[in-house]
Amino acid sequence: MSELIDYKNGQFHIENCDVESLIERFSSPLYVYSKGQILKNWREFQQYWPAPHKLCYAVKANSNLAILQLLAEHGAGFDIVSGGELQRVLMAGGKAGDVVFSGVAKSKDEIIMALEAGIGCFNVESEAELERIQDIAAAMDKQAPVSLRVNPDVDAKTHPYIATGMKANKFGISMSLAKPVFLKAHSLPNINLIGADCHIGSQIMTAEPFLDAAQRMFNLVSELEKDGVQLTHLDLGGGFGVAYQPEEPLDKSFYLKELVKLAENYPQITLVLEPGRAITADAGVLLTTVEYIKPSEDKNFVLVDAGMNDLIRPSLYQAWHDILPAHENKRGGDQLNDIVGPVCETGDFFGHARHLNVQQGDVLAIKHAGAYGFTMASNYNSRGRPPEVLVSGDNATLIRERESFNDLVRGEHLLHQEGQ
Ligand SMILES: Cc1ncc(COP(=O)(O)O)c(C=O)c1O
Ligand SMILES: N[C@@H](CCCC[NH3+])C(=O)O
Repeated sequence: MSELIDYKNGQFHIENCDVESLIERFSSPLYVYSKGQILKNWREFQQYWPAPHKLCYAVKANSNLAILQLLAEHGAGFDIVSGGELQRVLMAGGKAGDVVFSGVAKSKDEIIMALEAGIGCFNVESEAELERIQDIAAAMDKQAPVSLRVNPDVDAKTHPYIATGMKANKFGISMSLAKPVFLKAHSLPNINLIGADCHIGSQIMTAEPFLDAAQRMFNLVSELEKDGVQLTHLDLGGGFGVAYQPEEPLDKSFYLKELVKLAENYPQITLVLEPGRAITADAGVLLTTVEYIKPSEDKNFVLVDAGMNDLIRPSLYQAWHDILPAHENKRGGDQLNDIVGPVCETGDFFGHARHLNVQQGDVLAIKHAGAYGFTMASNYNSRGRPPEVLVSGDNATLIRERESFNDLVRGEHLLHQEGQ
């Protein structure tokens, strides 16, 4: 467990702020992130990743402007998947030249926006997309820096919804079909083919599938060289798993050192990685308050004020998140509890059969909610999304306000005003 997010004197703290005081100040439910933990995670990557190799934080994991700004100030590049994410990065002070643009279905407008901004690289996922980028770049009289995303057909041994590097998945160009597309990209006048990329999935807990994919990608670099195509950029994506429950963590330092070693045989190649979850997941918690306790025959339902609209991972992937009471002495016990939300769906739960001894009004912390938490939140059931707070030591800063009813209906139109 991170010592920055833990119990101190029996009270659950994010750095030096206890969660009950945070709820009193900012209300419930509430996302809270530890600045210290984000930077610790970021520096761990930097430590094993010598220049000129690059790190592009995957914005989709947590795209709050303050967090992007923090990472930009610490030298981050960014992996984006939409025009919206590009605008966030630029607004937060990220450099367009340090941006790689992933995504299977980039629209014309997104491509124009990215070319205008001068992004570092398009991670192109199909021949059709390559042709579209060529046409748009030609019309704008620009050169588009391009890497081709290859699907290396590696089993990442993760949840099927978040595996991306197997033949059956929609991502990238099949390895067996890739060579002619590289040759085509090499020949197109407004395409500057700089590299290749892959991303085999998310929440991967061992180094083997990563190294397997990396070896396949380096082999591709060698083969293309024989065909007269010299790549200088190899992006191996993100996917670094975090230990949501007590389990053997991914040995990141081993994987990063092995990659750097592999790259020594390819001095022309700059490596890129796109970590998302590994930077922000364990730096964030979702705080929620118990509204009611409802006994049933064999367990209690603990009805809390956060719902699947705020954190969808348990409902979507049956993901396990630790749930801790604000007071350490309420952990454990014999009572079994299902921690469930107010949304009208049976799948609206955060945890089943948890041992807790809690009461109405108690605050709970749902851990590892800093990645794919707020960014996947929705307004389902017309619920405003929670505020976000960044804690550093004793200081807690509001980095996003709670959504109001007016935020929810902004842009909607009645058919006519009452009485008209
Ligand atoms: C292309 C790409 N890069 C990076 C990431 C970030 O992945 P993770 O948060 O697992 O590091 C993803 C998401 O899986 C992705 O699709
Ligand atoms: N959203 C997923 C991971 C998918 C990452 C995006 N390619 C999660 O919450 O674990």
